[in-house]
Amino acid sequence: MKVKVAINGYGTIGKRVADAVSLQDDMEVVGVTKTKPDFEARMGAEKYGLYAAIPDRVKAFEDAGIEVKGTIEDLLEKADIVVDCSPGKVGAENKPLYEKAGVKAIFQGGEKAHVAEVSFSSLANYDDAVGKSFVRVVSCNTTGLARVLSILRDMYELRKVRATMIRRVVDPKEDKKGLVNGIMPDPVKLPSHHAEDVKTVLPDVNIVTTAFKVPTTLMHLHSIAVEIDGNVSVDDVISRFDEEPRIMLFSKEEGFTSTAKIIEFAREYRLRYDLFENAVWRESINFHDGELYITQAIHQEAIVVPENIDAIRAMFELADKQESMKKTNRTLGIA
Ligand SMILES: NC(=O)C1=CN([C@@H]2O[C@H](COP(=O)(O)OP(=O)(O)OC[C@H]3O[C@@H](n4cnc5c(N)ncnc54)[C@H](O)[C@@H]3O)[C@@H](O)[C@H]2O)C=CC1
Ligand SMILES: O=C(OP(=O)(O)O)[C@H](O)COP(=O)(O)O
Repeated sequence: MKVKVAINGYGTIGKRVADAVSLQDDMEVVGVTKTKPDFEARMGAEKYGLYAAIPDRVKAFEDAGIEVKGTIEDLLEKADIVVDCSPGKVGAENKPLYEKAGVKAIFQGGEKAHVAEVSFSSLANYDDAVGKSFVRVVSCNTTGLARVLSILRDMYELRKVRATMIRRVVDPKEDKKGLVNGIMPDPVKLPSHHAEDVKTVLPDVNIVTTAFKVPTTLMHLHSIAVEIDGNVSVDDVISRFDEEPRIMLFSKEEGFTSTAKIIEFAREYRLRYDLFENAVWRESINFHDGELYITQAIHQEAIVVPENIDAIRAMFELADKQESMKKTNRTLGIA
């Protein structure tokens, strides 16, 4: 029996999670929702079957000639789990609907941690989500940090982590908001929320983060410094990153001089140029005066997709961490 998955909010994350679910043999998409009868709604209706996220909007879809199969309540009746991909903070408002329907739910990183029983990142804390009903997959920047720190935590005693995030201002589809010319401290009052978020999945890591928005839509960039006791072998770190499918190493020598070049590579590599992996610059990994330095880029639209699939498997106890990650990697082409 396949786990029946509903996607509430067929936007940037929702459409990618729906496609990833449909590639698995142990789960299936039973429908997706939209609030407005736009082109994404039409595509969702054709691909997966569309339901109105807001019940009194059914007529608006019908008037636009988009087939709508019912409301979110109808969809939840068919589902074992809902992946809430609505805009930040809206997931918490949707939660009572899920509780009433008696379905499990996954929330995204735009929600506060307390919306769920546990926050989740596959490498950091897969086992914490096993059998749970409400799980939050942490945000894109947090997922990027949690992956590298999980690997380093298994190798060394981490004393202190300091990370600066240069954040893409909006996703490529946005035309109503953005930053045309400037660099925006976000937040102005430091530190940023990402460190507290990392601690929801890696509670023992001493970390402080800062963040700034810049006028690009391509990727986020992280400059990470990790204070480590004792000797660190840069070669060991590189080979461990090389072994981990969710990390991809890029080299300046090969022409990867910026996020623009990484995206140019990804355009050839995957549908929607989705880079599910952390893009770590090989040459950036170096150890100096007790600190390990790493620079990485994160494709914000894609990175949390494999984690959503693993979270479903953990919540239904379909597989252990290794088995789930392996299966997710294989089906999404994460080599
Ligand atoms: N875009 C990104 O870079 C990332 C976003 N996230 C998180 O994922 C979540 C979704 O973000 P995006 O996909 O970027 O947003 P989005 O704006 O692209 O998509 C949100 C979708 O939710 C729908 N929606 C609006 N109100 C709704 C409601 N009341 N109930 C159900 N659906 C509703 C909208 O029609 C839209 O299709 C947020 O929590 C965000 O913080 C996490 C990682 C990366
Ligand atoms: O999860 C994300 O960022 P975050 O890790 O900085 O919270 C996504 O890039 C969403 O960011 P946005 O809130 O600027 O759209």
